[in-house]
Amino acid sequence: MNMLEVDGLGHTYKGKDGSHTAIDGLDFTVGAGELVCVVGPSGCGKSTLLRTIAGLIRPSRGTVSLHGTKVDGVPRDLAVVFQDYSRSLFPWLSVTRNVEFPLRSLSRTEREARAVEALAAVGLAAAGKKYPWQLSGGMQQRVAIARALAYRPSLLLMDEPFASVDAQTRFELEDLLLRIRREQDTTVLLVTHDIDESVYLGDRVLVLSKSPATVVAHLDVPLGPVRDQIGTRASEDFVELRAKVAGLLQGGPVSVR
Ligand SMILES: Nc1ncnc2c1ncn2[C@@H]1O[C@H](COP(=O)(O)OP(=O)(O)OP(=O)(O)O)[C@@H](O)[C@H]1O
Repeated sequence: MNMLEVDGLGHTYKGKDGSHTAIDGLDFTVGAGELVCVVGPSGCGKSTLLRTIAGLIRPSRGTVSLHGTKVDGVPRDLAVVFQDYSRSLFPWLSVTRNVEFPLRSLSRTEREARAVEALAAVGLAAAGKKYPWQLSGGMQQRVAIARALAYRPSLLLMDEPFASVDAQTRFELEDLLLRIRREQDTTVLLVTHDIDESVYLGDRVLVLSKSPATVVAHLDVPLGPVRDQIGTRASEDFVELRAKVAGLLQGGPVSVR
């Protein structure tokens, strides 16, 4: 069964100055355990799409279903990692308490066990007692990822999660995400405006058009589950796909898998 089904999804913002259609007629699915990247031009409606899937916006048209159930409000088994880690972590809580925060309904023992496991998975086993402001940007984003993982969501939504860190940290976090999803079989929908990142991370890449966003292509990424920053990015398949995505983003010929 598909973990996520987006069917005829469209949203029009209505305001005093008129209306604006941000996304329109979006159709796609994400299978259990898949990592799908969504790439599109700036302002095309990527955040609107994620907010709609997260149940934060009620769409004007179409439906979103999470493992067969129509999304109507914020689904319980979904976690989101945003670009801006400094605003998503609570500065007055320790790293461990930040990771445990969404787990309040669980027993204390279970909360602690999950936080220890998730912090170890992101390489921060020793940082639990620190506060977010004592960590580098990359480490803070690791905490945000650990918090999402500890929640064990059916679907992990990531909105430009590595856009606010330096290039070296970005590569490390990309590889961290690939390792975690291999180990934990997490289903991920990741939005980025970075073409290389979408090909490096994705099992599939969905290319969106300019606003109002529609899906112009679904591309399979034949790079296998284990990738490396130097070899993979230099491979023929990678170079060919990134050129294809770049062409599609510039309004080139539509090439559907
Ligand atoms: N609350 C809102 N009310 C009215 N218009 C909005 C609202 N939120 C977004 N928009 C408009 O919808 C369009 C899509 O915005 P959205 O933020 O979804 O795009 P995006 O692809 O995520 O942008 P970026 O690449 O800059 O992050 C934009 O033209 C934006 O101005």
